[in-house]
Amino acid sequence: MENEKYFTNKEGHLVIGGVDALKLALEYGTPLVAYDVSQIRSQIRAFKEAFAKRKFPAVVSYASKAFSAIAMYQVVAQEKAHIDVVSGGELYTAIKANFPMDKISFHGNNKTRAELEMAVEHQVGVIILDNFYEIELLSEVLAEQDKNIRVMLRLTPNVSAHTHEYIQTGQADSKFGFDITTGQAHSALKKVQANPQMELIGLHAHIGSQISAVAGFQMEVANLFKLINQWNAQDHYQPKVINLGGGFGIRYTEEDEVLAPDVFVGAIVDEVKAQCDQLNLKVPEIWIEPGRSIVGAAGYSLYTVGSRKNLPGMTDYLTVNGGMGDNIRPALYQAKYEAVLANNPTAASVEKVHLAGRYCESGDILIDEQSLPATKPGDIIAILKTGAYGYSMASNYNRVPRPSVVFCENGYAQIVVKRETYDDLVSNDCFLEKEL
Ligand SMILES: Cc1ncc(COP(=O)(O)O)c(C=O)c1O
Ligand SMILES: N[C@@H](CCCC[NH3+])C(=O)O
Repeated sequence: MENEKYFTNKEGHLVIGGVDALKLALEYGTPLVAYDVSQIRSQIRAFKEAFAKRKFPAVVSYASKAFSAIAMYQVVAQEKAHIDVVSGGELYTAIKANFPMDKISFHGNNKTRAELEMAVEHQVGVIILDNFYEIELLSEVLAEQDKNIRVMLRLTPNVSAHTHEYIQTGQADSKFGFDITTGQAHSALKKVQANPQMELIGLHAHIGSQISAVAGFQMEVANLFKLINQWNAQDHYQPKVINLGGGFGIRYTEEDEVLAPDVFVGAIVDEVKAQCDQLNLKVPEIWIEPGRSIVGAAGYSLYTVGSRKNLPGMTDYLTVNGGMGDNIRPALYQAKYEAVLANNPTAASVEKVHLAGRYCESGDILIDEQSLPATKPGDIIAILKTGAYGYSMASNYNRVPRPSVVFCENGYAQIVVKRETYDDLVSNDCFLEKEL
């Protein structure tokens, strides 16, 4: 059975990728992050299909900071999509996954020389240049290695959260990218054009994350084209590609508005065509970088119920065996989620609890007000839609090992990231050899 949020089987248990969530908890232990891989695939396909049906040349590049693992890169490769990486670690993981290097975009606002060397050595598809320091560093690396590389310029598109309620990254004072209002972007263009080892394939911008309206993307496109029009007039430069970043929102709870990939893509394509028509410019290829919208809804966090603190006249605390170490988002962004009891997600609720984590922080509350049926220690609770920026932002706070990650599809489950052990936790520790 399916409702909008989850599937159940004939026993009435939560099902993830065709696998009973209770069986997953029993076999792999909790906390456990379980992905329904077919949901990941269908989101990638939905974005690709939205461009294909409009016959618009496009690239869908999964923003892998949302969840990075060898198996995840394998799935993206199977779906013939690109990825973006933001660190040597993500790039290394992609190399280990045999991900096609020419389908990688390398991002970051402070890439190190070693990371740039690695990217050039492996000939990643494109390095997305963020600042002047990086242009210099990359020039040196290219000269040393005697290699060429494709680049894009990341621009700050000047779409501000003061006018739209977004998580900001595209406003003029953002730490990311070259500012377009002060002429910095134009100097960057000149520097890159002057370097024969860099092939400038296009321009990049990203306005923020968890966006649930098309207006910000339309404004981003309009602002980019204003600039392209100027650069075309002054420098005869027109980009082959415009990369509009990610940020497509998902529905975590009933409060969230959500738009289908097709709606976002439709609005973007229409705006790009309209701008090109109006300004008489060549139509570029569009690249997008969805992260959250690819993996967010596909991920479930399974926890075991432990202690309870009853507070007469107040809301009780029900504590699970995970928390901010495997999902920092509630503590960091006051992010909201919904949970269900895995053995009976549709059971009528009898109370509201603070669903608390096990970490030594008062702020470690996974869900502030969660309606639940009666629960007892040992029950399995599933928090829904934790697939983006959950495991990827996990930590070892309190020296709690990170959970394992399991991929489920067509009724089969496979561990894709092993649970950390206590030995893993101390594996990089060194004994103090002598008194300091
Ligand atoms: C450059 C860039 N691209 C893509 C993304 C992915 O964003 P989201 O996960 O919101 O789609 C981010 C993160 O916000 C980003 O900074
Ligand atoms: N980590 C953030 C999103 C950041 C996107 C990275 N540019 C979140 O969980 O919502």
